[in-house]
Amino acid sequence: MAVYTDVSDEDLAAFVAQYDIGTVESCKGIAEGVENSNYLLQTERGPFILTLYEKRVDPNDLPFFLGLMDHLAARGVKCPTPIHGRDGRALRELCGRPAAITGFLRGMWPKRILPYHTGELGKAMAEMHTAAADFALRRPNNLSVAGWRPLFDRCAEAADTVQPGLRDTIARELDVLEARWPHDLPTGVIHADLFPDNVFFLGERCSGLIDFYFACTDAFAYDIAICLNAWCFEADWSFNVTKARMMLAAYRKVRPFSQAEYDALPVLCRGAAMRFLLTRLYDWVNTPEGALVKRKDPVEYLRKLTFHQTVPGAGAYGLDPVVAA
Ligand SMILES: Nc1ncnc2c1ncn2[C@@H]1O[C@H](COP(=O)(O)OP(=O)(O)O)[C@@H](O)[C@H]1O
Ligand SMILES: N[C@@H](CCOP(=O)(O)O)C(=O)O
Repeated sequence: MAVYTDVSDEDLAAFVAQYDIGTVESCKGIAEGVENSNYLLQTERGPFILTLYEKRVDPNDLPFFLGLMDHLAARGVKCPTPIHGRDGRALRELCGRPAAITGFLRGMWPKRILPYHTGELGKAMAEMHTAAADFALRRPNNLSVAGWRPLFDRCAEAADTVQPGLRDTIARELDVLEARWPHDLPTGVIHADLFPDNVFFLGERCSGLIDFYFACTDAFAYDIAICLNAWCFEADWSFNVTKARMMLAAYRKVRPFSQAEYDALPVLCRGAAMRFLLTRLYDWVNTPEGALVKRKDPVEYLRKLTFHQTVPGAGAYGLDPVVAA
């Protein structure tokens, strides 16, 4: 579950009184999610989401995340809109944690991925990349190539307890990624965690994106690589090129690819698999039994990485070559 901080009725009423959203009718903890405490807050004016930011979110990053949601919502991207209090602030403190209220986004995330989902995802992701082009703030991606080895160093000892040989496999792959990582691709704001549980649908249409708390400034194509990993593998670990093709074609209709992005896609997919392998491995070996944090399986991303290591080029992801203008 993801309710790490309990909020008393009195504290909640005093907090909500700072906004023009009416009085509280109910407030229920939301079980889904990993990082923060989320509540479904019902007031006289309708449903809202109350989030208390937990230890893993750096409070210094919150103006970037909330400012980004404000910026995107103002440009028509469907995402939660931060609610500003009467003093103009969206970010304040509740129960000793940074906290914010955002608008409630209608829809549900898809539990079974079908090709139309990835098509909608590709379009929504490209629209988000484009809409954020004039967002003034920057946030470096601390979970990109420079951050992986230090993260690995903090969990390498225990890697072989998850799977024999994992420590060597990761060490060798990091050598490759550090040598081949592209540093000059088109860059802007990326979501960086656009997994199915962060993309809502109403019927066959994407109704919006949530959970911008890993968003950062990085290569657009790296966001695509994260999505190819998160959306296009089947339960038997086979890669579904139809889903990938739908995603990439829809993305390209909104934001065309450069030749450099096309060429970099296989190494970016390897890097994206490494990023989630490492954060999951770190959580796996550092989360005590019985802790509230949900652990996700690192081996899933080892299998995905193994697939990407065999890929000869971007065509294997269903991406048609770039046609010179
Ligand atoms: N703006 C929103 N509108 C509707 N539901 C939301 C919204 N934000 C979060 N949720 C609900 O809370 C859950 C956890 O949110 P998420 O941001 O993914 O948490 P975490 O950052 O802790 O992983 C989501 O799966 C969804 O059910
Ligand atoms: N998507 C990450 C974990 C982050 O979880 P979220 O609930 O914040 O999206 C993973 O699958 O490892």
